Amino acid sequence: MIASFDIPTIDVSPFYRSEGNEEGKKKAFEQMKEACINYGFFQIANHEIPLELLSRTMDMYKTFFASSDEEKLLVPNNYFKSTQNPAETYEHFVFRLSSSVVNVCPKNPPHFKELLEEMASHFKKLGVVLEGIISECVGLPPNFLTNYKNDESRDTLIGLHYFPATENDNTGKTAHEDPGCFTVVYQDEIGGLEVHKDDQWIPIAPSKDKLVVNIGDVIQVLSNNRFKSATHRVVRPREANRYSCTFFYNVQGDKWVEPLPQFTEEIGESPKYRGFLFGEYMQLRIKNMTHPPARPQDLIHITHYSISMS
Ligand SMILES: O=C(O)CCC(=O)C(=O)O
Ligand SMILES: [Fe+2]
Repeated sequence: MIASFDIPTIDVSPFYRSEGNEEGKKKAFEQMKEACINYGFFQIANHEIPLELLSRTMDMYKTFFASSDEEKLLVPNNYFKSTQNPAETYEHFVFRLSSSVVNVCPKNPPHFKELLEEMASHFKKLGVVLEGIISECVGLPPNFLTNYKNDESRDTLIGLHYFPATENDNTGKTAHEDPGCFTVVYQDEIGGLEVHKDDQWIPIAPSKDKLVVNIGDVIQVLSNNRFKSATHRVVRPREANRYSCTFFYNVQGDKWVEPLPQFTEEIGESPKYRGFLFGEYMQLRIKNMTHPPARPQDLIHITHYSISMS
């Protein structure tokens, strides 16, 4: 049975003005706190990323994915995952903020690099706004996450193309949690993104002017499980190609991740996770590719990655 339910939508416009609208901010904090505790997912409205830019970026990705694999592979410094493996259900184009060059392959639309950079700079600004709201609504100082994150080199903008489902398989992305701080997703009108809640898969209705945000493992660990890194997946429709654009807000590889004292010793609770380096956790997930990605608590069972508790 499909639940008739939609994830909460939060109006973030009050946070783009330095002053005023305290009521609007208070409402957003309350909604977001509830959403992060219960679902780990929410949508944002009035986010100030121009819709025209989002739509131009999606068109650019469509053009890119329509070019031949040979042409796609001419793009260096990025990881293009091609369709050669028949088991693949999607292909993606990765633009890591630390990569300095994106070369243009023959069929790419003009201004490819400029468009990606413009898009990334908007996502960065949005990230600072979201970091402030998330910090405050979990009870941390407003600049906590921005100071903690402190580096954008692992932040990544990814364009995704999902192939139409076959008769036997509609998997787009299997159930997983995102490893970083949080992720922002813009999906096209096809839909297909689903969040797992109370043993049900809840489809997230596509919306032209809203962005979907999901909390990642880092925030789940920092908050000692207060905020959920939601399990989600993508299902593919039969008749249509699906495109989405995602921005992953990560931390750098040598960032130490462990439950903060505010959510453990200061309130008399024991930590639910061991500390780990973010880079090691990412390595572990890459190695684990044939299995559902390991949750942070799984690290406890892997001696090499776990840090003994004194
Ligand atoms: O394509 C989407 O809508 C979401 C993709 C996703 O969950 C991911 O890449 O981690
Ligand atoms: Fe994801």
